[in-house]
Amino acid sequence: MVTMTNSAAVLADPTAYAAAVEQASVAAAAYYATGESALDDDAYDRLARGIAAYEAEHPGEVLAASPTGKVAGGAVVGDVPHTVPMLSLDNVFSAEQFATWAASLERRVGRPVTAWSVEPKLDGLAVAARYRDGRFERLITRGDGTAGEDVSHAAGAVVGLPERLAEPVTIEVRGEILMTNEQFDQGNAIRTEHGGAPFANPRNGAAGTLRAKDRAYRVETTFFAYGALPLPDSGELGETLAELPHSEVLAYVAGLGVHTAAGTDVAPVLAATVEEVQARVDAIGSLRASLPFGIDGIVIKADLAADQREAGSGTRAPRWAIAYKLPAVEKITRLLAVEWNVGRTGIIAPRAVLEPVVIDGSTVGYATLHNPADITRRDLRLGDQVMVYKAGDIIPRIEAPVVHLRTGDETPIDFPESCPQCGSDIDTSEQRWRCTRGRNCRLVASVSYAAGRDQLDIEGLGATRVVQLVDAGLVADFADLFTLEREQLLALDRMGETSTDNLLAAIETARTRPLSRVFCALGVRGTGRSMSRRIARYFATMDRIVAADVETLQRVDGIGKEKAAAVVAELVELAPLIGKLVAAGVSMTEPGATPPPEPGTEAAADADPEVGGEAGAGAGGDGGAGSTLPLAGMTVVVTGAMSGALEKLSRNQMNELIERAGGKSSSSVSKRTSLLVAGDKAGSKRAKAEGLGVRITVPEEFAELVGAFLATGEED
Ligand SMILES: NC(=O)c1ccc[n+]([C@@H]2O[C@H](COP(=O)([O-])OP(=O)(O)OC[C@H]3O[C@@H](n4cnc5c(N)ncnc54)[C@H](O)[C@@H]3O)[C@@H](O)[C@H]2O)c1
Ligand SMILES: [Zn+2]
Repeated sequence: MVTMTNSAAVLADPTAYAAAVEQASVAAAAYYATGESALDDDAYDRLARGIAAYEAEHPGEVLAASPTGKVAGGAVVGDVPHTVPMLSLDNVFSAEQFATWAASLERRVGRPVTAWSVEPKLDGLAVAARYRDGRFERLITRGDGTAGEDVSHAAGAVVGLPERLAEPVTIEVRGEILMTNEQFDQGNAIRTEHGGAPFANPRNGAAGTLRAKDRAYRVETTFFAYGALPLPDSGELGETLAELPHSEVLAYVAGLGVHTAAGTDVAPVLAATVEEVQARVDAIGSLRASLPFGIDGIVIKADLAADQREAGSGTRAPRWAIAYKLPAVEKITRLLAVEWNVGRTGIIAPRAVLEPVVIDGSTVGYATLHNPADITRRDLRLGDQVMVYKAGDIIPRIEAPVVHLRTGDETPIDFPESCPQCGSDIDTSEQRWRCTRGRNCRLVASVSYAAGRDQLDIEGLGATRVVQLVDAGLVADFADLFTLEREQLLALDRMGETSTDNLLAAIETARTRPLSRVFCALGVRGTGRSMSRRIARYFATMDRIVAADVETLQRVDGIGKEKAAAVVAELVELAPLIGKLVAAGVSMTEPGATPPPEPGTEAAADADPEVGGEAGAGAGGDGGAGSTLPLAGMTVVVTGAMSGALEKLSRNQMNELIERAGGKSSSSVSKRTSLLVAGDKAGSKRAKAEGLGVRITVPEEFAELVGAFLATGEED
């Protein structure tokens, strides 16, 4: 069932009320003139409802400029009088409200309404097209309802509004002019090509296009007729139109060659009961996201001319029709960043990161951007206020920047120069950019990552070399590195004897890396260097990591339930790769780490640190139980240049050392820091530690403290 919230702005006092009226008038004037309002419709409607609510409670304070009860909020004027007022519509927002409205209409007419016409509420702007003797004569906007503006100059670019009718009749056809999604995209492309600013959404596009004169380019819109009435010299047709049911008027107009919604998925249908109406309302609501044009609700009308006549009209809206509003699907929010993601096939797709905004009940934080050309064509910039569209299950999309809200602080969007995943070149020959590695992109990236400094640290295996191996079909995952043969490498371009032997030696060394690095090389999401070290130290062997369930994994510092579940799931997928690594003789233990007691055993209750003692069997570790480690329970930060025995250690290796010695490494000084290792040129961290009274030590002193753990690292 279609429902929506219809909350209102809360206006506390006359000043707030006056300010709201002012804001609404400015917005409505901009909205109807050029479509350039600062508010999205949801925000405007909240404001308008707030104004109406305040006026209901303080009838004596109503300001003349109030939009309440006026067509177009009273914000527009025109100089071409309408023969019959062009009104707006009253709204309902739920099945109950609709049923109540229908019942009150039937009470007013004094009998059940014979048939309801249920049709799409097209999201454009209302116009009247006058034809004399079958020839187009004049196109007029709704204006304030009594007089509109002549926009005949624009009629030639309105699809569905023929120059000549099928019969030489004199008639006024009323309907909506809108931009289909396709026309909107085309229109914006043409505009930006001509250096113009894109329209924020199709409705603004239609409004702006209809009123524009002397444009150097042509932008099309589409007309949908939803009514017709006679003109003073229509002759007999006048009486016919006055007696025909609304549905037959629409059929007649379509027969004249004027476009109606009849051919669309949301074509007007007749319903006999409120329940049937509601079923069609729900159907149209669920079709909304897939329509090639925008609708903002469903219009329900009493079909018979007699019912309409007897219901009559108010000053702002007829009493025989109602707009059943659908939730707003467009909101204005800010474009914060653009991310470039590489898909399975190597397609590099931009994605917009948005300031989160609630649209139709769900929070939207991202939107698709299709391709780079799409960004250029729409002239999007970082920091832009953008119109975001989200309906049903569709992926949210940015319609356009709201250019008139620019502050000048917006900046261009940077396009990547190489593949953000694997570093290869980008094929930009098509609209959708693609990594030149195609389906191998992910493989190149994952092998490069595994070979990287903080993982297996295989010297001589840079990105270009990885690309070569992948392209030659020699590796399908990084475990294949360990079974590469000398001849295979020699057969590659630019691989001489020396580089081949060096590479093979580097791979041999990699085979003996501690578990923490092998695990890190797997690239499990959310397990970078330090998390991998924590996991490896906790479990001590790969077998135990793989065997751990979600609950056990959570015993590792920093792993919550969600992360544990994700890691467990990913490890299941990685089982074949891990198996290959084991078969290739890659080290699967963490030197110096003591495995946790087997859960559920007697020994576990005793928490004997020696239980399951296969840990420590690794290369020369002598860490012993956690509590006897020199840095047990300490959080250590390293800053400045290391010297003495620590001179050659990278920051990552220092962190590994700290963790082998039982401590926790951190990159920033806080009250919780136990020790700062400050080398030469230590700057702000040292000052901060001094300020907080954190213990400070020099590298040489620290080396003595953790000396026993120095040798267990890697030999580079
Ligand atoms: N963003 C802003 O600053 C701003 C300012 C003013 C108004 N608005 C928006 O404009 C809307 C109010 O505009 P409105 O006064 O045109 O009323 P409306 O759009 O709510 O309803 C009346 C209009 O519906 C249209 N319509 C579409 N399909 C129809 C059909 N099948 N049969 C009959 N009519 C059909 C007609 O143009 C008619 O005039 C609100 O949704 C409001 O959010 C926005
Ligand atoms: Zn790539």
